[in-house]
Amino acid sequence: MAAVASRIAGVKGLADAGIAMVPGEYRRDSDPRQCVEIEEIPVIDLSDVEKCSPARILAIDSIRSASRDWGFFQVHEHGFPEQLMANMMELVHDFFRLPIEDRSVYYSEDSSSKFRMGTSFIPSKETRRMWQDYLHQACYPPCEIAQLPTKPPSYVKISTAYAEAMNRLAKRVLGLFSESLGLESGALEEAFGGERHAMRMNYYPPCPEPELTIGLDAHADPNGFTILQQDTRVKDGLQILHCGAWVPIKPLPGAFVVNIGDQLQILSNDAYKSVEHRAVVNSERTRVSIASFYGPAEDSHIAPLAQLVADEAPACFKESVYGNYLQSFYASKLDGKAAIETVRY
Ligand SMILES: O=C(O)CCC(=O)C(=O)O
Ligand SMILES: [Fe+2]
Repeated sequence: MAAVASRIAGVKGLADAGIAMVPGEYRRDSDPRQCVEIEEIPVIDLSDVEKCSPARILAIDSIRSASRDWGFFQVHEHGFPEQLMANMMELVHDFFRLPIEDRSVYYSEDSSSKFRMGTSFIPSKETRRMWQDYLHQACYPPCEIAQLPTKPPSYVKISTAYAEAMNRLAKRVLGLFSESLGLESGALEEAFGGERHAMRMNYYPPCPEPELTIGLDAHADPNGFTILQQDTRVKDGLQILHCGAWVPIKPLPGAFVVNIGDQLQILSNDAYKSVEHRAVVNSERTRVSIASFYGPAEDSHIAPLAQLVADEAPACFKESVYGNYLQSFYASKLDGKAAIETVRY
C-alpha cells in the first residue's frame, strides 16, 4: 500500500517533501544533460499554406527535407490561438498545484483508461523510474466529460478547446505530410482509416540532482506524428538523437515541435523515420510539456502505402493493427526504437 501511495504522490510528492537526494530507483549512470548544441531544427511557416500555392509548395518542400534530415521540425504562424496555448500550460500547472486528495482519484496504471494521472511510464514494473508525473487524456475518440477533472473549474472548457484546435492543426499537418511524400493530400488521412488523438501532459518538477536522473527515457513515439508544446519558461528539456548525438531543442515562443512517429515511418516505407528523443530535468523550476499524439484509428491495419512500394523499394514493414501496436508499446519499458523493429521484415 505504501508503494502505491508513493506512486500516487508521484515525483511532485518527492519534490514537495524537499528531498535533497534522488532516490536510487531514479538514478542513471551518466548525466543526460550532456549534449551538443549544433544547428537548430528547421522552423516552418504555416501561414497561407491553404491560400497561396507558392507558400504551400515551400512548406511542403521544407517538411520533406526536415522529415528526412531530422524527423523533427517546429511550426510557427500555425493559426493555433496563442492564448489557448498559454491557458493550457497554466491549466496543467494548476492541476498539479491541487492537493493530492483532489488529484489522487484520477491516478491509474491502466494504459487503456481514457483520462488518468500517472508517474514515470510503468511504475509498478520499472526498476528505473523517470522524474515525471503526467496526465493522459483521450481526445478523439474523446473521453466522457464526466471522467474529466472538476478542478480546476476551467479544466473541461480549456482542455476540450485545446483538443479541438489541435485536431484541426493535426489534420492540416497530415495533408502537408501526404503531399510531401508525393501523394494526394488526403492519402494519409485515408490510410489512417479514422483517427486516434490523445494528449500527454508531462509534468517535471524541480529535481535536487538533475544530473543523476532523467525526465523521460529515450523513445520514439508509436503514433503517426506528435505536436508538442514546450514550456517557453524553461530552457532545457527536450533532446533528440541526431547523427549519433543528443541535440537540445530550444523552445520557440508560440511554436510547436512536430515529430514523426512510428506509424508515419511504416506508411512512408522508411522514407521518413521516427526519431529517438528524451527529456532532461532541472533543479530550478517545474517544466511542463504537452504532447498531442495523432495517428490512425485503433482498428486500422497499417502497412507501407502501395504508392510507396516498388520493385526497387520493397515493403520494409509487416502489416499491424495500430491498437495492438500501441498495446505492446505501453506494456514494455521505453526503449529507443525497439517497437518498430518488431514489425520490420
Ligand atoms: O517533454 C518533452 O519535451 C518530451 C515529451 C515526449 O516526448 C512525449 O510525451 O512523448
Ligand atoms: Fe515522445
